[in-house]
Amino acid sequence: MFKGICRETHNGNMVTKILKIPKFFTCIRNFSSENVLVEVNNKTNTAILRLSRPPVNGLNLEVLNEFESLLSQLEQQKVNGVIITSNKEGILTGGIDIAELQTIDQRRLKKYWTTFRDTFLKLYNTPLLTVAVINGHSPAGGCLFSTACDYRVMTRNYNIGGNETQLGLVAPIWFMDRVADLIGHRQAELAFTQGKLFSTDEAHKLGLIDEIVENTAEGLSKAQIIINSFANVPKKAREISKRFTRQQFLDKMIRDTDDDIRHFVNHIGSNETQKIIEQYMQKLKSKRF
Ligand SMILES: CCCCCCCCCCC/C=C/C(=O)SCCNC(=O)CCNC(=O)[C@H](O)C(C)(C)COP(=O)(O)OP(=O)(O)OC[C@H]1O[C@@H](n2cnc3c(N)ncnc32)[C@H](O)[C@@H]1OP(=O)(O)O
Repeated sequence: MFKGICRETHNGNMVTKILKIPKFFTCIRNFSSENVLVEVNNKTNTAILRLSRPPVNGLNLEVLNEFESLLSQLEQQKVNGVIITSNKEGILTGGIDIAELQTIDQRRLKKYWTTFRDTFLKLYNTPLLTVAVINGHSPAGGCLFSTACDYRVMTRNYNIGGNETQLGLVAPIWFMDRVADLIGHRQAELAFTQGKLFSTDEAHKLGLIDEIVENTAEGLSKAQIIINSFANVPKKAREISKRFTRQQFLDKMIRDTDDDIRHFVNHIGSNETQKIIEQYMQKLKSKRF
């Protein structure tokens, strides 16, 4: 018997059911965490990770820890590919949960940023094939995490990009570097100095995303096609090639760890930035944009 977790909504409440599934009949392995739903299709051996933290899949410490740990489990299970998407059509993630930034406690900020970086690095550095199905808005942290994947498809009429500058914050240099890898230095310079959010079409034209799809279902099947297209590529050679193409970025990010964490703690932990964050939260809540 397999034990599976099934989450359903009844009268607006999320209900978690433990299912007992005979191994013989199972086509899905399911080991969801609190905020990330996971299913592995036994036939394709592909995992789908769905961010599931209402209201906007904000990236708090718990989500990041769960995500990192699930990726480690999937590496151990040697799945053929991982598809990352949202359980809520319309929002991949609202980025960092701003509540995590509303503190001047240096130890907490350091812990958060270390976890944030480690989770990004885990995704960026995994030997597994990863495809982001961006089925909704993906500002700031959401854009950053999708750039760590090997391939990105996105549904129409949503926004993606690093909007930190618009909020009065400064995005980390490695986010800028990663976006520059995809769209070129000049376009990244314009994007980050303006805090630009791109529409799906604009992001596609620039190369920030690889393909446009009409809806989540098409995104998931496109992602599976991408994963299948690697089926005949020798696995070890693909993994080493991935590592080599990413090594330079990785080395720089790891070399700059201390500086990056210090900058984050000083920047976010300053009274001036705290005021900016507070004002932004108020605007967000009253929808005054
Ligand atoms: C000097 C050198 C420095 C170097 C290093 C420094 C590094 C600094 C790093 C800082 C990097 C920051 C990265 C980030 O990710 S910051 C977060 C950026 N995200 C956003 O700006 C997104 C904001 N949200 C939205 O635009 C919309 O909410 C969204 C499009 C995602 C969804 O819209 P929708 O209309 O569907 O939903 P609502 O706007 O009504 O939101 C629902 C509730 O959720 C709250 N909310 C939304 N986003 C966040 C968030 N990111 N964190 C916390 N809460 C969020 C929103 O207020 C609503 O709450 P209420 O229902 O209570 O009103």
